[in-house]
Amino acid sequence: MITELLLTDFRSYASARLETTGGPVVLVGPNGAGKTNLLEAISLLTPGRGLRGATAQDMGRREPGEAEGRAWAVSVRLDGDVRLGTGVQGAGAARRVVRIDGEPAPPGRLLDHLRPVWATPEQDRLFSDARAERLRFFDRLVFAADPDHAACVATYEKALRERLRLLIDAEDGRKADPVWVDALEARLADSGARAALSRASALAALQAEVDRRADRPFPQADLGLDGPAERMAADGAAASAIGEMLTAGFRAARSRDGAAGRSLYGPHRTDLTAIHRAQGRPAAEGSSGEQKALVLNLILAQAARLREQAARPLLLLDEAPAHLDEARRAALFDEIDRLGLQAFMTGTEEDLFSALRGRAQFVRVTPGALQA
Ligand SMILES: Nc1ncnc2c1ncn2[C@@H]1O[C@H](COP(=O)(O)OP(=O)(O)OP(=O)(O)O)[C@@H](O)[C@H]1O
Repeated sequence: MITELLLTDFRSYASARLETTGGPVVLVGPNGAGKTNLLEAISLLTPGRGLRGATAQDMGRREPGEAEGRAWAVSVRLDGDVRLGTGVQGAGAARRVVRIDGEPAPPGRLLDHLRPVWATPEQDRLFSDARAERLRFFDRLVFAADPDHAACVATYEKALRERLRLLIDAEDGRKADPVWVDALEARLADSGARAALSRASALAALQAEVDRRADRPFPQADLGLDGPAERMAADGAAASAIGEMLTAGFRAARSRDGAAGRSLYGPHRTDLTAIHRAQGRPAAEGSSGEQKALVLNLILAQAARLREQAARPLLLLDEAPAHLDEARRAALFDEIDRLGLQAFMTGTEEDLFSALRGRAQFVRVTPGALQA
């Protein structure tokens, strides 16, 4: 639980400080005031690029006319007095560093203290978006509960890029070393099989949470992973069997991948599917409000799952109530209460949060400043 947040030269904030009490925090302010910037700052207290997927260079505050962002820092105090911090050390620096209690630490260690989960307006079209976006969204859910998953996906993606380079070279008449291609495909099969197993077990756990929530006014989804490796994993296959299947698949795809200049086979092509249960239709056909409610239900299921693992979830909801009808809005707030979650929520109108009066801390956000 965050008890204090400090921002220095982060996006639109020269310097800002917010003390929180542990319950929900409602950030209200006009467009462009800096509400999302604040959520983004908190989302950097976990490995990765945060809720905007931005680079560290973009995050440093720039005055009009300045070409380069300044050195910036975000830090929070948690209950128990632990301090987590992140930022870059020089103007325009690309690599953000992490500190825990003032000492440099690998980013993965942040997960020992906090697991932020977020919902953003961009996810309103998650199910009609590009497949890769959806898989990235799902992989983040997997990763929050199973931190090894990120390293596994990173190993896979690196080997995939190297293999493709060799195959394109071979297509251009330069001889690719077949032993090296074999070695990369062995690495792809191994990391791909492990990733598929993690995804399949995360999907089963999320589906169980979603099913347990039948009494809420959120639409329920029947989730699936559309990819041969994940299907084998869901059917109980061992990593070695999935790896063998992938090895054969990569080998068979070599010349096609080289000719296309793209990796057309493998678990990076897996899709997250969702059927709107009550309607019996793919979620992609739903309105953006319905997709939003469906995604929020997944996020809440995820928070509940993390909570069960004592993994300290924290909810970041950017403009979540804006597209929800009143019943769903009330259900969202009740759920946050019920799970005892610290949630940071943004909106342009205070009225959207009126049901939270007395239960939440309201903060007015004006450009560059916060006021309790
Ligand atoms: N690196 C930066 N330096 C200075 N200002 C920045 C930087 N990056 C973004 N901003 C400013 O932050 C503001 C946007 O803030 P933010 O996206 O948090 O707004 P918001 O309150 O969420 O608005 P909305 O309600 O429209 O979503 C813009 O005015 C933008 O110019």
